[in-house]
Amino acid sequence: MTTTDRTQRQPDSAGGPAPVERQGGRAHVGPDIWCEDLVRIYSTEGVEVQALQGLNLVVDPGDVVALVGASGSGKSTLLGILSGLDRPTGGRARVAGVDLLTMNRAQRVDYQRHVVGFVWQQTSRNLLPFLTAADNVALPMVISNRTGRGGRVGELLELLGVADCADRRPSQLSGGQQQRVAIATALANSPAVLLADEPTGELDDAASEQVLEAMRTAAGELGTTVLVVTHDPTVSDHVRRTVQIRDGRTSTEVLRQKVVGPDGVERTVAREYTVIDRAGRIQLPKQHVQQLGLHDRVRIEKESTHVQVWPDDQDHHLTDPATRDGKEER
Ligand SMILES: Nc1ncnc2c1ncn2[C@@H]1O[C@H](COP(=O)(O)OP(=O)(O)OP(=O)(O)O)[C@@H](O)[C@H]1O
Repeated sequence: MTTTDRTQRQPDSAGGPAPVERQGGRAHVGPDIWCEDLVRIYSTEGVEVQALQGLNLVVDPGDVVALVGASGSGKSTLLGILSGLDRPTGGRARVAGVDLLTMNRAQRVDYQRHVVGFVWQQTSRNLLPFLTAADNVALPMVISNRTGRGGRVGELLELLGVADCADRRPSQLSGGQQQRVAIATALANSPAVLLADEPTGELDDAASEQVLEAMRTAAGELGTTVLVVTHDPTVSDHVRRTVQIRDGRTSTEVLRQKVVGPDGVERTVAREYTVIDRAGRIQLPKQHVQQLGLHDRVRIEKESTHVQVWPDDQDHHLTDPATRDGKEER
């Protein structure tokens, strides 16, 4: 992103993370994606659907995050808001320092041209069919009147592993090649954040693998933050963090870290976390709720390093907690 792009961003006036300078002359605001208590209610024919119900999400610059969740959980709704195509009903959201709730029309256009890049599931929706791959990648830069286009087109196609496709039209490319050219196009104006909605949804396993890997490589090389919505189970091999949405809220996260074992071998260790919001609310995993028969109310006990959640079970009340903890009812 150019310095000019960043100077058009709004100052941080609504609280939240403070602006800081990104190294290399790129202005930057704390996290690249910051959503707090985000709500989106759709009203159609008198029926209200609450697609996002107080969603919180923070993504740091350069992170590559997969967003997963059941159909109807709110993934596309969130991407629609983050891409500036839709407005939230409530809450706060900021992408690379831009307040998504207060943007006017001109700022929205600038935002979509320079701050975020977008890749859709349908390969045909990402590229203009009558332009070559190189011309598709160049187009956003032409619209933005950006100089040095030729060199950048070559660099991006090279980075995405499709340099040999430069002179071909989309119909002469495989689905995977089309998506990689689409990613190059989305990255053309150096957006801070790349958003992708099921970019591998129409691809076979091998092509999906190449697209996800190309996306990760490009993000790593360019320092782009990536949020990718996917049902693709292999995505976990390509991202450090997977965030699960359930009923319009972020519910669990899986973080992956590389650790070197005592035998000197490097392994990837994945650990699942449940998201806790500012009010201290957590969503218990569905299978725990079902298996333990948790409903209506539960009892919470604090230990020195953790809390325990107990079913509201009369027998349990009789045997616990006084005997177990040495606590007596007063
Ligand atoms: N334009 C709309 N008007 C009314 N309801 C909508 C609209 N768009 C989405 N919804 C509803 O909002 C909820 C969330 O939808 P959304 O498309 O965000 O889910 P999703 O997680 O992306 O699902 P999928 O994985 O099937 O794409 C669903 O109940 C959906 O029916």
